Amino acid sequence: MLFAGPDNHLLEFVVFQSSFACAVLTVISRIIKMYQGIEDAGIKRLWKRTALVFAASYLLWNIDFRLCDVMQTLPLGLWNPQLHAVWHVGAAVCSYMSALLVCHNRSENMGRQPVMRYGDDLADEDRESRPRLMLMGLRRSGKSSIQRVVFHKMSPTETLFLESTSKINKDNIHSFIDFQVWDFPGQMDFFDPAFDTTAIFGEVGALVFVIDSQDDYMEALARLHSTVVAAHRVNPNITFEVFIHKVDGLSEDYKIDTQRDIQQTTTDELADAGLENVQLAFYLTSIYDHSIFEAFSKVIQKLIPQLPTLENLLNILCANSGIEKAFLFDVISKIYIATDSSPVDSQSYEICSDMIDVIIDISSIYGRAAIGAKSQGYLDDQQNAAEDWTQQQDGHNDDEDPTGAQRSQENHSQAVVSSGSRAGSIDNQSTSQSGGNHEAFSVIKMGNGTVLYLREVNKYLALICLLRAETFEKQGLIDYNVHCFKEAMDQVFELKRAERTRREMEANQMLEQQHHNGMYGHG
Ligand SMILES: Nc1nc2c(ncn2[C@@H]2O[C@H](COP(=O)(O)OP(=O)(O)OP(=O)(O)O)[C@@H](O)[C@H]2O)c(=O)[nH]1
Ligand SMILES: [Zn+2]
Repeated sequence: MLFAGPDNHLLEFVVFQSSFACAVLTVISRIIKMYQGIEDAGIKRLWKRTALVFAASYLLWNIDFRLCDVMQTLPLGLWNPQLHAVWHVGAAVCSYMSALLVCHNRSENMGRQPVMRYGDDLADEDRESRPRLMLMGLRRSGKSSIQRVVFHKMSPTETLFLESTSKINKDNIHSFIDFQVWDFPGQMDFFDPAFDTTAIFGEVGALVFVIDSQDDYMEALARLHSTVVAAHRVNPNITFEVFIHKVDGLSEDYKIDTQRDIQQTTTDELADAGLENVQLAFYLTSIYDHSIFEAFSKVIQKLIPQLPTLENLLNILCANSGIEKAFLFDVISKIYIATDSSPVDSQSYEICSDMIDVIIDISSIYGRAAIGAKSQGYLDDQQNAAEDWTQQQDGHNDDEDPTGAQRSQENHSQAVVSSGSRAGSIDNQSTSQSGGNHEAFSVIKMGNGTVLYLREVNKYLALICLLRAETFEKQGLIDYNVHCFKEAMDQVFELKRAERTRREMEANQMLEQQHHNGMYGHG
């Protein structure tokens, strides 16, 4: 029957319709696939609006087509609204938007930093001048695991199920300082001309190169070398950090040997390339212990402009209060952003970071229970953690439910006691209380005569001090000094915030003058 028509009208119809349908379905399925990979909420919103406009236009086209007679004889002498023309305009808008969004997606995948602006709505906030930290290294070296464990509280064993990264994964960290972590796919090829080295390395603060020490690392070293050479050429200010990773499987001796070998080979090679003045810092890391947090602490500290001020403040605090060691911790990631200038030994770092775990566990279990929170999924992400930390304070001050608050107080000491028996070194004289002034405060006395003293500094930061029990007898003095320290800290960060707001306003004004809408490529 298909071939029966006198001039093959039916065949033509079927061939046209089916090939058209195939094309449409392909486009739709590819767009859906791309859409699923988009993380930016603003871009997603744009896609949704585009789809909506398309659906509406299509509806109007159908009305015009099917109800043509009605449209031509509208009551009350109304004119035909010419919905077919409206459909054309709508379809044009959608084509334009889709092309733009596909371009955006493509250039983002290539590592450029495109920004979409429409009206006053800033769809993509990535391009702020916040410090950027890049994770690079061969495939399966552990980059994504590091990022998840440090910044998203993933448990190390869960990383076994991480899939290989296929595109640059940008992670905005909102904490005491806002910064970005970029997780690169291992198989990325910088020498591909599509890979824009200027855009990638131009604004980087630190480049973290991850080497799998359990594997043969010759290829990794070659890649490290070429990365350093390429990045240094574009931006001589990058700090290079080499994580000799997965050392949990290595013996103590072997660790040292590996580090020496890697350090020697890289510096020799760089010297041969005429780059002897490029400084690389080496760290032995593993996600199964504190080493990864400690290494990240040191990396991040280099990105904090106020570091000398903070160190100074901590030095003064320690000297005046007889404190042996003081850390300023970012509560959410458990990296310390500053410490006094006495040497850091891993043990004191570990015990302080464990203390944060204890406090956060307690506050997320009992602190939230006291204010009747429902969710157990605490610490899922940064925001939640920050909320927990602050909700805890609210919980302490909640006097609407005195029994609940009391219960939470009792449970506090119980929980600390049980965690003490696990650690074996904390005896049960722990106290946990809220200072009358809205802030988390906790003291743990340990069997060996050391006292751990924690006080919240602000939403993100906690001060943890290690001191001798004798010194702690003068708790009033310490409390007072810590109070002064907090005030000084507030000033440091307040100044910075004011400065940033001013800069942002200036930058916005400039951008507004440069363009009104459409795509604005960067780099
Ligand atoms: N033993 C051990 N294994 C680790 C460590 N860190 C990561 N791994 C494991 O290494 C494997 C690869 O980790 P990924 O984080 O996916 O590696 P990646 O570098 O992001 O890989 P690509 O995305 O392919 O570039 C996972 O199975 C992790 O569990 C570590 O410190 N010690
Ligand atoms: Zn990855």
